[in-house]
Amino acid sequence: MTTAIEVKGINKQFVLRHSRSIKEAFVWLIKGRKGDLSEKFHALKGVDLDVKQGETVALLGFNGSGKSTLLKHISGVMIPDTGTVRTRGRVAGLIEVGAGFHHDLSGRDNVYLNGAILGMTEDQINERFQSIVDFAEIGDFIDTEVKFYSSGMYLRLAFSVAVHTDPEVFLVDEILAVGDEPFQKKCIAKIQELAGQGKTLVVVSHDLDLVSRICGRGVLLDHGEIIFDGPIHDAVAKMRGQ
Ligand SMILES: Nc1ncnc2c1ncn2[C@@H]1O[C@H](COP(=O)(O)OP(=O)(O)OP(=O)(O)O)[C@@H](O)[C@H]1O
Repeated sequence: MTTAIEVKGINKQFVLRHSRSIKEAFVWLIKGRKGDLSEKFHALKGVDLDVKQGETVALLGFNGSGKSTLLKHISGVMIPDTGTVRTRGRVAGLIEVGAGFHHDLSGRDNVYLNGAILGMTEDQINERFQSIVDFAEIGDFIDTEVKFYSSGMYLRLAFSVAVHTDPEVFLVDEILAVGDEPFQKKCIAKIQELAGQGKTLVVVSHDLDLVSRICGRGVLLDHGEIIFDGPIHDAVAKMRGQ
């Protein structure tokens, strides 16, 4: 089977504290600038992950375990300090609601902007425009500037554009949480449809029942390390401490 996502030994550290007192900086200077003045946090520690085409994977773990950071590396919005990430085919990600949207533009203009960013041509967007608006169900608001949208409306339009790009690899972070129940159901049905078409899916969620329904594989992260990788039901049982 073809590999869709290949993550090899990635490490990511974040700077937690930039500022230091003058005294600390002075001591650091007279000691010959030894060590690092800023405090670092190791968010991903040598993570390896291989996802085959058509696999549906849930990234699970407690708050701060590194799930979103890993997903951002797969989508390419973050670059690892060391290690490599490779993806095959068109990747569409719903990582942060409204990311890639320009606040002062209308929904319509943002469909074109976001669609282009995600790799669609103008003709493809023209062709799919009505379907994008219909799926989002935001009606006349399509010509309103998106800064006046509610977070649910942002999600509707962003999700709709992303699924209409016909991605090979679809990445979804917890964002479905801001949609109302009918729209969530519609998104889940769409995600299941994509999975049924053999698309690769990586989902970050705390909703264990939901991921059990849409994913086949569960990857459990703990303090930036993968501690379990296997069938979703085993991963969920582990999360629940069973
Ligand atoms: N840009 C950043 N700068 C500093 N620290 C960050 C940054 N992004 C993430 N972190 C830290 O990295 C750790 C992992 O964050 P991440 O968002 O990946 O966790 P998560 O598993 O998705 O958590 P949650 O379930 O709360 O969404 C957290 O401790 C977070 O504070």
